[in-house]
Amino acid sequence: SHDTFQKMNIDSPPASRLLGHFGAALKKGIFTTQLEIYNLYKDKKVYGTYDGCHPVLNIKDPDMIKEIMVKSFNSFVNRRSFFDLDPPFKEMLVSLKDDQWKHVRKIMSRTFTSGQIKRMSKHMERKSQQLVDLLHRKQESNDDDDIELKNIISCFTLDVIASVGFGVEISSMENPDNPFAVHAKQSINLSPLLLSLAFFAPWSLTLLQKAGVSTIPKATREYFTKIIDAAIENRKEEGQAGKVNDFLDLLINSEEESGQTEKYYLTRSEIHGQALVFILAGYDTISTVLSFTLFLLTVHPEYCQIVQKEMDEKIGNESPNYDNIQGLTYMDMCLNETMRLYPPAFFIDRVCAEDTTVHGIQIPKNMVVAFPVYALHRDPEFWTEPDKFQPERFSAENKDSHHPYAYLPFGNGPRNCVGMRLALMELKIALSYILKDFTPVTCEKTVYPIKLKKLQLIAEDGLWVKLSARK
Ligand code: HEM
Repeated sequence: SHDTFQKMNIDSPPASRLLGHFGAALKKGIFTTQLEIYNLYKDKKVYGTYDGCHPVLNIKDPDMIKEIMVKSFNSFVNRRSFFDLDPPFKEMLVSLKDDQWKHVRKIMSRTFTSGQIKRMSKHMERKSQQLVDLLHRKQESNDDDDIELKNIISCFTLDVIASVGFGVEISSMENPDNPFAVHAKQSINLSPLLLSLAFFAPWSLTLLQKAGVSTIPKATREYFTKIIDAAIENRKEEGQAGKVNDFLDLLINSEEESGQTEKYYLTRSEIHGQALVFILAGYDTISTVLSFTLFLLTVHPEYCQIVQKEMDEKIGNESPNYDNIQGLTYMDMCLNETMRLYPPAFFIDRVCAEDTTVHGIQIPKNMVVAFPVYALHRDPEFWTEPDKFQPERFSAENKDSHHPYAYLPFGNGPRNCVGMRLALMELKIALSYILKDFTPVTCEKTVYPIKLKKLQLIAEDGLWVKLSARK
């Protein structure tokens, strides 16, 4: 029944009996629905929605968001889990809970220090150079040089993940049916049927799982477990463990030796889980931000020119690398502005672990609280002309003019995105390689403004551009 918020004296728009507010999302799209509901409650700090029959307390007030994400973190450690995933997906940091989360998070944070990221950047440089070479070859061999950015960038991101996370060399652009690509796509494309069941009838998922039906196919789980184990054994045999400087190496260094009592080590199953994090947390996110940024620079050539001018001044004829991309502040501003308009995680949540009062609102144990990131990023109270792409919002002079908790592309607090710095490095290296050799320009197939698909952060008409080689 939909009376939870009425009892709590919290506003909530009328909900359909079976679907709650998910019905509107199915009809109008998840982004429009989030914005429309958010805008109904202009002067409120919170409002309620229902996913199917589950109440979700949405937080609009940035000070309250800060309180939940940071100050009262201990009462809001975990995320909601829709599925009871099978190992090794169950062991991923994203889905871990309480003490096991704390343990693995500590180790994962050690693998994302600046020194480690710098070492991993070599792999990103190599893969970015391969991408640019391929784009040149494509141009030389093909009359039709229109490019759909999301498609091509997704292949690149996948090649990076295969290399850095699994020690596997692939080229998905030339060979899209390689088993790594097929299984990786399989793991992020949960079937719409399962998603709907998770929303409306979570009990049915439990039954299905008891009957042996899994959210991610068994063959996919076995494939990843096998290639990770093979890579680890290979490196150990060849004395290469710890010398390749990729993410897998860092995990191998954290592996628990039998008999060890140190709390700083991971079990083999936890290692499998963290390698998979790259696919589930780092694949679609990076390819979305990279392709949308390139596209927004295409339709706003004046900003693209500034980025390229800055690159010419700060990188010159050198190849882009970890050190020389640090000074590309205008590129940072463009990436930030893309993630404001198109945040890959457009909705973040936490589960309340015990009855807690936040800013005078009593939140009961087990209630899901959510931060409507997409709508916060377009709230005119925090952003002037919120629908416009204006990188200057993030300049040194302007960046303090928005509330820090009204901008959450990587979340915030102890449970924020652990891969943030790695992601920003990969985005800047790839963008620098591409924009050093090419200027993206519009073509006949370019459609702008972008119309998003109903349930995914994907441009309905694609992100079509032409790449013009720079002299
Ligand atoms: C542009 C790219 C990315 C974006 C926009 C992004 C965004 C996010 C967001 C919003 C969260 C939730 C934060 C919260 O709940 O407060 C998150 C969590 C996480 N992200 Fe990312 N992410 C990106 C790339 C990556 C990459 C490349 C990796 C790993 C290699 C990664 C690993 C993770 C992990 C492990 C978590 C869960 C952290 C935890 O539960 O402790 N992300 N990310």
